[in-house]
Amino acid sequence: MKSYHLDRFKGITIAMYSCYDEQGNVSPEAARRLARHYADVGVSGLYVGGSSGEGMLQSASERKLTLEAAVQEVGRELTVIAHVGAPSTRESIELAKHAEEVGAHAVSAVPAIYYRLSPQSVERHWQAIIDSTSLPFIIYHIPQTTGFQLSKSLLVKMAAQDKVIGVKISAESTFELQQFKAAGGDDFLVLNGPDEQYLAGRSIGADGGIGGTYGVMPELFMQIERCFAEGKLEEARKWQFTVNEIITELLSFPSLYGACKAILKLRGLDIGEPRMPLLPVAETDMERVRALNEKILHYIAQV
Ligand SMILES: CC(=O)N[C@H](C=O)[C@@H](O)[C@H](O)[C@H](O)CO
Ligand SMILES: CC(=O)C(=O)O
Repeated sequence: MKSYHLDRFKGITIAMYSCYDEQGNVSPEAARRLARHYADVGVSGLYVGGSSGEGMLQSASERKLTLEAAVQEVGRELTVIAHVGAPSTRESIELAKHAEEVGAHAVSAVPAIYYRLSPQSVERHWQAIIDSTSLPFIIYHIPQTTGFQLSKSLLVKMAAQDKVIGVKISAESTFELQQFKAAGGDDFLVLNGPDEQYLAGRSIGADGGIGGTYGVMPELFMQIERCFAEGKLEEARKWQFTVNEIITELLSFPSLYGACKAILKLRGLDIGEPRMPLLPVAETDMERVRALNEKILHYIAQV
């Protein structure tokens, strides 16, 4: 058994969006407002500085500012996971140590990006991050962006350590998710990545989920989770279908995060635009964003 308390990592964990001011600088105030909003909705946790958080587009000091703001605002109410993946192991370690200092509850990392890495290299990278703090560690497996295929054997080797409490799997194969769950054992968390498959992931073994579209409709994912937990599978499926209709529309914009941020802005939560090369919503697309926001709010009102 792991010596860490794992329940706090289950449920709906929001992959938090980047928060900038009008000049495009990281805004700790906006990060606090956004984190507060999610705590008030009642989600389980926040995943800070991942894909949705644009960690890879920010300097280490900007990432630290954002994490500090989130932990200070909601760290006593929510589980805060710091994504510390970076191009170099050295920078990831710096971020992991900082995450521990400021009180994050876990660290997580993708394999180092850009270079094509051998499994040995990724293992050493993760191990160096794990060894740098006493926090639990969650592997982030997202082969479609990193190009790294995590093998079951490396997963098993990593999961054997007390500190490695789980994997966030963003690969789209629910079979792979199930295989990781079986390989990791009962006290190893598997967290669903693809939001479109939240229910499928949960049904086949995921303990919860971390997602990038949760941030514009946390209530709907909490509803799927509630229905699933109560065994109401028909109803859970209905909500998953609703969510998937929304995600399909979100993905039709030039950038997913641009669309999500524009939606939050319409609701009075201005967290800035995505950072280039990710694109904001074009003025000509704003009508479509407004309609989508209305649609999401309409469904949320039915929960
Ligand atoms: C590839 C990717 O970024 N996956 C995200 C996290 O796992 C998801 O949350 C997606 O953003 C979401 O499922 C929309 O496709
Ligand atoms: C999408 C997601 O889970 C992330 O931001 O890393």
